[in-house]
Amino acid sequence: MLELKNITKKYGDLSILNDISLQIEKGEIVSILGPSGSGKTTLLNIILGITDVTDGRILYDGEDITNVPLEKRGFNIVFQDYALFPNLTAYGNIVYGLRNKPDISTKKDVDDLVKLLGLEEHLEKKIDQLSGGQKQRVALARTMVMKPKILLLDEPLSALDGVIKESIKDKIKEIAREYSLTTIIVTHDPEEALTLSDKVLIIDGGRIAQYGTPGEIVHTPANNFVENFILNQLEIKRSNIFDLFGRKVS
Ligand SMILES: Nc1ncnc2c1ncn2[C@@H]1O[C@H](COP(=O)(O)OP(=O)(O)OP(=O)(O)O)[C@@H](O)[C@H]1O
Repeated sequence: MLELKNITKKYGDLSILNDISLQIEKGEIVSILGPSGSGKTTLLNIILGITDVTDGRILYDGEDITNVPLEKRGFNIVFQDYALFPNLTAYGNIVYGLRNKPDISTKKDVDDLVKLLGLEEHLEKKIDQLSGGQKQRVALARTMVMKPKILLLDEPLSALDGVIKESIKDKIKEIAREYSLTTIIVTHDPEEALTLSDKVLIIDGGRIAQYGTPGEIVHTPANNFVENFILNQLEIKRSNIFDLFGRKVS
């Protein structure tokens, strides 16, 4: 279990995160959702270990890891731009991290991941020969072979569209279930957060606006911000689609 206790982050006098406390159970998918500048990436970086907290504590399975450096936390991130090595093949990218730590994953572990992510056909391709969805799956496999204790994903779907987006969503859910892997996702899209996650953390100006299941958020929004930010955005999408086909929204 990951616990954040009264996390506060300031840059000089500027307060970025205020008193963030929450618990994430093993194997849960949690989305961090909020408008631009609300502090999502800062919170993700604090969990990953690349940004220090100003105040508060982080506990993993009861152990205080607030001052444990990134490489010793054993969490891992897939960045928004995937950060793949263009001069290596898909397979070369997937096994890259094992060069120095070959015992982390066996050949079978790698093969199982390649199969789960449907990458068998693409292993010998260079990165520029892959589609956006294939790149995202290679980036996921590359991170997963290192057996992270927590998987962090920064806007994993934002560069993808339509059907591909849905299939990557399914892969993320499958990975979390198959490996009981705690997965934390940053997104600014309410639809993504609500359809992908077990729980959604909504932040507004560095404070928790609501932390709950998608059902709780949709049926009992905690305040006006949640109602406006989430429900209005979904309503706008819905209206746009209905308008497009000349139907009245009920
Ligand atoms: N190193 C820094 N120094 C000063 N201010 C910073 C620093 N990093 C981030 N900020 C500020 O902290 C606030 C939150 O930034 P953050 O990147 O966490 O937001 P976000 O919710 O991820 O936004 P976006 O959706 O646009 O990526 C912003 O106002 C940003 O300008």
